[in-house]
Amino acid sequence: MAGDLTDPMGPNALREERSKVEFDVEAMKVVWAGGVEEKNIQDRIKTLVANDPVFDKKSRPGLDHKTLVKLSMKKAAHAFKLFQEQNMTEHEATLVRYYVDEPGFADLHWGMFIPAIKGQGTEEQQKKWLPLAQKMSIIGCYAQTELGHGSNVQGLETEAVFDPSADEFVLHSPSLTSTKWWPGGLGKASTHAVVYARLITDGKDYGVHAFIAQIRSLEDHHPLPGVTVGDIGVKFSNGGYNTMDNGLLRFDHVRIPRENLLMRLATVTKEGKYVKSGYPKQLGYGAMVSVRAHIINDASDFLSRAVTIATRYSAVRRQFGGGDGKPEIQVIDYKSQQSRLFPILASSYAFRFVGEWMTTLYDDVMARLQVNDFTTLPEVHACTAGLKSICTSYTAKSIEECRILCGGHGYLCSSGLPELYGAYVPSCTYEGDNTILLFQVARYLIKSLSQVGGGKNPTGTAAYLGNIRRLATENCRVKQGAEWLNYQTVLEAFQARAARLSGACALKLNKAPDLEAAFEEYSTDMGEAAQAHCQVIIVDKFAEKMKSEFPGKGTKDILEVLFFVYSLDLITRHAAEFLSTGYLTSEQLALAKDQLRACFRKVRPNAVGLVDAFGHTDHYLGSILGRYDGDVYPNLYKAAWEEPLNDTVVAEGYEPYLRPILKHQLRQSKL
Ligand SMILES: CCCCCCCCCCCCCCCC(=O)SCCNC(=O)CCNC(=O)[C@H](O)C(C)(C)COP(=O)(O)OP(=O)(O)OC[C@H]1O[C@@H](n2cnc3c(N)ncnc32)[C@H](O)[C@@H]1OP(=O)(O)O
Ligand SMILES: Cc1cc2nc3c(=O)[nH]c(=O)nc-3n(C[C@H](O)[C@H](O)[C@H](O)COP(=O)(O)OP(=O)(O)OC[C@H]3O[C@@H](n4cnc5c(N)ncnc54)[C@H](O)[C@@H]3O)c2cc1C
Repeated sequence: MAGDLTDPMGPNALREERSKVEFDVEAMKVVWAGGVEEKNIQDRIKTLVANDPVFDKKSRPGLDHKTLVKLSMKKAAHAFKLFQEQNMTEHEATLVRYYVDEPGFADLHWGMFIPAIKGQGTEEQQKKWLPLAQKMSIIGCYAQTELGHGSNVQGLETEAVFDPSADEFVLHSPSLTSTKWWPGGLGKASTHAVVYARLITDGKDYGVHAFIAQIRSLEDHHPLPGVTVGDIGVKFSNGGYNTMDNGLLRFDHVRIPRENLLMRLATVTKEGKYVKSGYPKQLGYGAMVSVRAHIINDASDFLSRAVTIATRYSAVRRQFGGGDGKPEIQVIDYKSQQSRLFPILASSYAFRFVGEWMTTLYDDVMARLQVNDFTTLPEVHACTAGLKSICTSYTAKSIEECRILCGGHGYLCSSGLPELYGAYVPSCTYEGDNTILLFQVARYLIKSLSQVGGGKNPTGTAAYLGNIRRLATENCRVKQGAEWLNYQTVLEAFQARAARLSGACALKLNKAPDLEAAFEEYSTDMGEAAQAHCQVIIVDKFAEKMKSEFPGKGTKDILEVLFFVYSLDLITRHAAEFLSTGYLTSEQLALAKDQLRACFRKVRPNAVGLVDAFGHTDHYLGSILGRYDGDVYPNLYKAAWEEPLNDTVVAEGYEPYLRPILKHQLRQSKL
């Protein structure tokens, strides 16, 4: 009908999809949230945020960096007021920041500045700084990376030279490359920073240590004398990470009291004597471990948002087919669309469960550290580094894949996907470049294997390496497709591939005269072995999760299908490694692919239910394509007319630029 700007097709499509779902979506929401009580808290907070006009984010992609940072300060201040007025718990306050959904200085204040003080400050220092930080009487950031060095933390150049005559450290940036560069919240918001600098006393360099430095006045926010500080500029894409004031910082012989050295790991006496506390130096990396654990949890959240948008839109969108009064085919019914979409859906759940496990592992190591038990620290480091690496790499890639799955409309900012990608993609770099982090895992694997060589079995996530002799010699026994649908069969395949890849690396290193040179030479193989090991962890934790009780009808059955989608998809995507290590034959691989296709058929009627179970509000998704009601086209049309370019009928550039050319051409052609 001409002039009718409504379109019932989208809402009808999603209603129909929801009527086909075979499991209890409400029960799955509880599984996803991690329990009934947690779901209730999350529902309350996400509704609170969605209904608060200060947290509106619709216009964000069109705003410049300056405005975005100002608005993010407004949102942070408003959020802090809410925490206080409603007497929120720390968890509730974190959820508010989470659903506000915008990177900002407060993330670094709460997420790194405070944890760094907790992890590296003495009790006395914590008593002094934490109440100030928790009341936000000071705002802090984490100033580690410099213009010249990020990954190589030991290469940092900022100096902190102890002056015993004044009982002070003198902070100084000796070169251009020593400029602190990147710290979030540093550019415009922070009054204080945890600064990583080389501790020099009595003429000796003791390496990188953490100091608290005040950088801006608490009266008027101007930089303190000797401090040069500012923002480093616009990043990557509109919206995205531009709500954050990533900064630069230089010190010109700035004096701070001796007590501002965070002294849990080492102290300097008044006389300038350096004294180690006996704690392992790795504790100095504690804030990074904590944020990496957090990032692993976040991956499932970002992935689930992207796949919600792509799944709902794929059910609404129709292309080809139809005729004879029949509608065209929903793009979600194309097998190629399913083969790209459903593994992402399954990965969201897989990452959620490994994130849950990561939280327990992290809490356990924190409890141990309290009683000076450092035994599990290397494993926690390897797990946080490795899982951070593979979960963020996959999530970033998959957000982009979801955008492509949404065709042209995915490229519009109103799809929510470009902004989601812009905000997420730096997580592949920050908190450790993903390649560098895989090397840390590889080193851990090589150490674990050398333990096996010495007759000692590794524990925890590397325990399977204790069976390396069997895993390296016994090949897969699958003869019929259905045999793939077995947790143990799948897990063994992943363990065998990882053990064989790690074993091959260890052999090469054993033969090499120079270990470090060999590590560099075979670094690609090391990275592959590390990735394979991390996939063992995810598959293992998903399988373990499946042993638990699940509420509601059909939830366990569909999660089981997702387990096999996740794992069989990985096997087919990494087929070269499963084949080249000799564990699988090409016939067995073909059988795995058949089973994967069969699993896709089981996911299909449940796809919209599975994304509904994430429980994302329309505010949180910020996407017209992913709207809960499926009313996509009328809202895309409406949004186009909200575009500021359409505020005037004739473009502002017409008079100065277009009109003269058009008039000129007109005269030339004498029309
Ligand atoms: C929305 C609401 C919620 C908000 C919630 C807050 C979230 C918050 C948002 C954050 C938003 C982003 C904010 C980005 C913030 C940055 O990006 S901060 C900067 C992060 N920078 C990095 O990650 C640098 C990466 N580099 C490194 O981690 C290290 O330098 C490297 C690569 C591990 C090398 O370290 P190294 O000391 O030179 O050398 P290495 O010999 O390899 O290591 C020494 C020993 O320490 C161990 N080790 C190394 N690292 C560790 C570690 N981390 N732990 C334990 N042991 C370790 C090694 O295993 C080794 O052990 P041994 O073999 O000697 O037994
Ligand atoms: C948005 C954002 C926010 C950030 N926030 C903060 C913050 O709050 N505080 C802070 O201190 N820092 C922050 N950072 C800095 C961040 O932690 C570093 O950028 C990150 O650790 C990577 O280090 P780099 O930049 O030195 O990369 P580089 O190490 O220079 O990496 C460049 C390339 O070299 C490769 N490479 C480097 N070394 C090796 C090697 N040994 N072997 C093989 N390949 C290698 C890397 O894989 C990569 O491909 C932030 C960065 C970003 C992008």
